[in-house]
Amino acid sequence: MAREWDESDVRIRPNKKGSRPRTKDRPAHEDAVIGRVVTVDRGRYTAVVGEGTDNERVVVAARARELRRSPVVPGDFVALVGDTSGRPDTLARLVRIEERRTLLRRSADDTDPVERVVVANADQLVIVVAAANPEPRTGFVDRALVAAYDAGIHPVLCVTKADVRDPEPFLENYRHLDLEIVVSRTASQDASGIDARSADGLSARLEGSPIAELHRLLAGKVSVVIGHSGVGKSTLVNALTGAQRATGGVNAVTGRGRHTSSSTLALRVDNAPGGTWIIDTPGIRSFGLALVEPDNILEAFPDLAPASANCPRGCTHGAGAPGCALDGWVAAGSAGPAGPARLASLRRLLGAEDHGDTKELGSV
Ligand SMILES: Nc1nc2c(ncn2[C@@H]2O[C@H](COP(=O)(O)OP(=O)(O)OP(=O)(O)O)[C@@H](O)[C@H]2O)c(=O)[nH]1
Ligand SMILES: [Zn+2]
Repeated sequence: MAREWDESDVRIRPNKKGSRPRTKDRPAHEDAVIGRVVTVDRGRYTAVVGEGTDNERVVVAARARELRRSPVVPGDFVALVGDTSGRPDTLARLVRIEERRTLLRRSADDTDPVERVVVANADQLVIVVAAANPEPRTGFVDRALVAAYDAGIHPVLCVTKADVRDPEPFLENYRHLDLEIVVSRTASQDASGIDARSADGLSARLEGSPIAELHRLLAGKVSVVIGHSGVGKSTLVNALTGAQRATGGVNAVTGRGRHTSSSTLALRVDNAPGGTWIIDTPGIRSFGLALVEPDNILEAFPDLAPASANCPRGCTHGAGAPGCALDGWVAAGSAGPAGPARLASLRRLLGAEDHGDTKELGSV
């Protein structure tokens, strides 16, 4: 049964043990070609083969019997055999999943400990919030930052709709961190801009320079975009990929039209070097952190983490934790003006995963 994803479903985890499926007698498949999976739809895997070569093509494949239980997701590199010509109405066989560098997963539901893989091999996580409408939330950003750092995925913060409200008061929480921040807005009437279509079918004209900055940050990387509904995610993604989609080829094949609006889809960034992909995750809005070590949550707050060296052994860093050095650190101004808000956010995240039993935290 399909189920809507919700905020607590997703987390990014590094691939610590490797996720190559265990197949006892995996055939050699020496004739296999490698493809990058761009989308998955009803048991059909769409992959780009020969990327960047004269023989680049889109191959649709079905999983081989021995892989029936192994999830294959956008971003995966897979070995394909059989008819890999990519001609219309051909179907290749997907016989192997290459080892993954990073993994984005979600649990099937809140009580099910089984995690499902959502995106593989992402380099970067673009966290999108709107300056207003909907209201930006530090909790969402901090959660996503924790998940990204924990997985070894580079985070970028993108604030949209700066034409509606000045995002700087919100950004005070992040300006002091070593974090790339892109501020996007609609172009004023006379300024040059980039036309893009939003999810509601309306077109918006975005200012060119933030899109250029995003182009620079995305170049050569695979980036996952995440954000709440209505923040302007599809407007941004379309501004970055629009021309490619319109001109046919790979992106026409993988265009949203063929898929349900909730399917995760890898799109090639327009006018970008080879290997530049953006993965849109319409159904995923935030991350559960249940499996992130508390120490790793703290490390995602580099403005606070150093203080924990002076905490008692096993300090939970929770509000009222005896002798917790974070309070003094913030009171002394060591975490800057945003210190109190940052500490409150850290404590919310630590507490959110604290289901009754106390989490022990060593010092950093
Ligand atoms: N004022 C203003 N409006 C924007 C901006 N970016 C997008 N919008 C508008 O905000 C609305 C939502 O944008 P979408 O791109 O559809 O948002 P989304 O995040 O993809 O939404 P879902 O598809 O529901 O997840 C649309 O009406 C856009 O035209 C912006 O920078 N400024
Ligand atoms: Zn402490």
